[in-house]
Amino acid sequence: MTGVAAARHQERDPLAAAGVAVALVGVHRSYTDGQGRVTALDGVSLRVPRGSFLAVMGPSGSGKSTMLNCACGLDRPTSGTVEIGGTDIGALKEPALTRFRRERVGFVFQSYNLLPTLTAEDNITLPLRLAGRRPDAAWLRELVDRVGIGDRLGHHPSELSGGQQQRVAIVRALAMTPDVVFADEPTGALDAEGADRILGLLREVVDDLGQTVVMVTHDPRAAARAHATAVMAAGRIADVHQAPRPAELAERLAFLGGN
Ligand SMILES: Nc1ncnc2c1ncn2[C@@H]1O[C@H](COP(=O)(O)OP(=O)(O)OP(=O)(O)O)[C@@H](O)[C@H]1O
Repeated sequence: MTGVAAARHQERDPLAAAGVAVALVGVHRSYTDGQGRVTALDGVSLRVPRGSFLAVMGPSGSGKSTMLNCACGLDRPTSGTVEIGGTDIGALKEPALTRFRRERVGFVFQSYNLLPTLTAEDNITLPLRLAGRRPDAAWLRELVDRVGIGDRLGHHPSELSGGQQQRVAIVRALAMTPDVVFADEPTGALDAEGADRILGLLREVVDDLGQTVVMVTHDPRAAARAHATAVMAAGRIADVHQAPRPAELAERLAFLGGN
């Protein structure tokens, strides 16, 4: 977007003007299963500023995955709105929503989800090629250098350690300069040292490169690496902790009924 186009866009959209990457307003999501209606989200409102790192914690069944799925457009709320980068994604029908997600949202999962037959480099550039976009060589070089996989780009996933595969997945998620990266338990499959490195990297891409990350985690130490942690309980945001200590989060989670 040119500077003029961006300014016009921001005039139209106060959230984009305020630098909000993701906004959920009054999001409800309920499911009907064999036993009746289950309320997974019961009125979630949340704003994630651009260039910030938000962790999401909460007891099992509190609605974290449902919230993440609604926030990224993989699931649709029963009511309420979700905006990403100023776009109301509820107004997008398929296949526009799929295209939007592919181009404006990055994902990092616990299982790295790399294609085994492609090299690290081809895995990284695949989403760009699918979107018909030419890779921004300078941005990719910055990312690759930052995460330290420059000498691994020609390798296949099976030739990389878990930590290296996760670093490739992070570069892939950021390659499109998305409005936001959603990370679901990104360190769940790593040892403590590997996890620490990945969390440090996520924090760096936010602090140094201005990216936005929303991460679901069960680990208070992981959450404490974010700028803020939203704690969910019974389908709502119970509270948001700014720069919390791990012990503070562990105590809060224990109070809410374990993790
Ligand atoms: N497709 C579905 N059909 C019926 N109920 C669902 C469905 N998805 C989620 N739920 C219910 O919604 C509630 C929230 O689930 P969700 O998976 O979002 O919680 P969570 O906090 O991510 O849990 P966990 O930490 O165990 O992964 C739970 O009661 C769950 O059983």
